[in-house]
Amino acid sequence: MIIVKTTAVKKIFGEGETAVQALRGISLTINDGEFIAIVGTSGSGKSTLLHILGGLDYPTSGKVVIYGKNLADLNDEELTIFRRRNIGFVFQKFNLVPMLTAWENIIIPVRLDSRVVDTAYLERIVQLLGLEEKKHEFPNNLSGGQQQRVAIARALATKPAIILADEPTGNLDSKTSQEVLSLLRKTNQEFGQTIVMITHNEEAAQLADRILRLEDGQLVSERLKENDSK
Ligand SMILES: Nc1ncnc2c1ncn2[C@@H]1O[C@H](COP(=O)(O)OP(=O)(O)OP(=O)(O)O)[C@@H](O)[C@H]1O
Repeated sequence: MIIVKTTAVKKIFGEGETAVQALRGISLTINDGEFIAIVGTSGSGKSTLLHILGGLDYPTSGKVVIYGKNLADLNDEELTIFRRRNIGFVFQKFNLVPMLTAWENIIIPVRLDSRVVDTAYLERIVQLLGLEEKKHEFPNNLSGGQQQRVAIARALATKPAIILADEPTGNLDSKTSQEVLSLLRKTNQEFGQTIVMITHNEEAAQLADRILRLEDGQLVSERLKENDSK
């Protein structure tokens, strides 16, 4: 099932002579449960595309449809609710709240949505991400990799259909990066979330089902991972 469809998405920042064409007509589809890596040189438009897919920014023209909903049809409030329900974000900077414990950070989005905390599900995530021993620690007492795992758990907390990750391993050493990536892959396999991840790391991209390459705001190749049977 197609979960995300973009049609001729363009994004221009600024106006006149200083205008930057960050995206020059991106049309793509993403299927339910896919793990997608977005690669490309610095400035090629990766973050802009991810932000537009997540409804954090609007395209200048073109269409983004998620779960059959055209994001342009939603007002700000509807978009905020749509995002909170359907999309989990993971950033390079973990963005944890320092005054809250790991567990409290993880349940923030559930509380914001006034939902009942599904403790069994969250415990499973915590276990899968190897955070049981760290639940009651404050972010400052956690390593970078542990903090990123808490951020991933938080992104998964509302059971969003889609996880958007912008360089999730950008601040981690290579061993920790591998661990975090394989945990992301595991959560994708266990919970079936669709994952769209920006990475500079070709090895990381190889974990994905499909690699999208951006060049100067355009999608230049879309190849399936070698030996992929899907
Ligand atoms: N808010 C903004 N205002 C003006 N220009 C912007 C803005 N955001 C991005 N750009 C420009 O749009 C282009 C694409 O930027 P984007 O951040 O999407 O690239 P990227 O591929 O994610 O790069 P990186 O790998 O360095 O993060 C760049 O030329 C950038 O300078």
